Amino acid sequence: MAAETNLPTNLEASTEEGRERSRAARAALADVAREPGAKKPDAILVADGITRSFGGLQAVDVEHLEVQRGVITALIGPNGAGKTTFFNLLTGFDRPDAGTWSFNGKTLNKVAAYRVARLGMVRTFQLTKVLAKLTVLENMRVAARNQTGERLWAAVIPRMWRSQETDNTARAKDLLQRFLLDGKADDFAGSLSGGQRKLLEMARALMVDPELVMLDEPMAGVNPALKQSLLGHVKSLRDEGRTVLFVEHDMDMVRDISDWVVVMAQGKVIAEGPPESVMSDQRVIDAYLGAHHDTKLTFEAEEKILAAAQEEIAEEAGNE
Ligand SMILES: Nc1ncnc2c1ncn2[C@@H]1O[C@H](COP(=O)(O)OP(=O)(O)OP(=O)(O)O)[C@@H](O)[C@H]1O
Repeated sequence: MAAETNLPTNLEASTEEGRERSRAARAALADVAREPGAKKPDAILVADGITRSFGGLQAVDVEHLEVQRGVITALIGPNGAGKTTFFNLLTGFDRPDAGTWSFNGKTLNKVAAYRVARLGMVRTFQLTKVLAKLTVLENMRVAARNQTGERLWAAVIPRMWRSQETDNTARAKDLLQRFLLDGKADDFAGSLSGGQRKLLEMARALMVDPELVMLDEPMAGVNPALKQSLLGHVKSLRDEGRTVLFVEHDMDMVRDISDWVVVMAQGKVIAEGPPESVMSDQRVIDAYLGAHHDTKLTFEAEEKILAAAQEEIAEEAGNE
């Protein structure tokens, strides 16, 4: 009997092919309409009519969203816009009140989080789920088990269990090397810096060789030196042919690495498009202005706000 999850140990094998596919996927975005709910030429994830309320608060109300395969998509929006809740719903960590969504054409309603991961859609968390009292290597092994679910046959047939463990360890070591954490393999994860935990979180997500990687604020709490390295890692996911969807407040990162940006405000998708067009969109600027936030605005947005304020002051001065 073959193992159900055959974890590859050579992640870099298809990089050239991945790069080529990703270039084609990005080029195909040129013809996509720059409007909420726009159809994508090759959508890996499609969501329809997803709603989620907490008491009287409508946290998510997404009419239609498609995520293009093989590109990096950023999901941005002011604090409380519903981004994390939407992530939770898509990945089976929460249940919507209504709506359907599919990954690679497979409907994911009522599919448990670990099965979603096994299907190839894995997410990280804003606050990392790294287990402080386990070593870095143990964290990697646990991630493989949690994400794929325990298999009954693996538990009762020791030979299979051992071969699975050997595969997992080999893959874990490869990934730790790639994320420059191999020197820390035997250290307790609790001793890592905030940035290193983010790297470990990303490495853990890759244990099941996902097609779609969803990152919730990968840059939060990361020092500037490590930011560059994290950016490189996210780009390399795309170069391997993976799809990346990430939530982020760091607009420099959004501008730097996104091929496409989706903007949420008050639970809804209010704008979509390439970074430069989205960030100068008046609806987006208004959404950020209307929200209570501690978010860094884009340079253009800041300029517009300043200009509007100066105009108002000049008008008031003229009326006096
Ligand atoms: N479990 C919950 N119970 C009650 N309200 C919740 C719950 N989870 C989220 N909310 C509310 O839903 C809204 C959307 O929250 P969410 O965390 O999804 O926003 P976000 O866009 O990810 O914000 P941020 O950028 O600050 O992380 C907020 O008003 C939040 O307070």
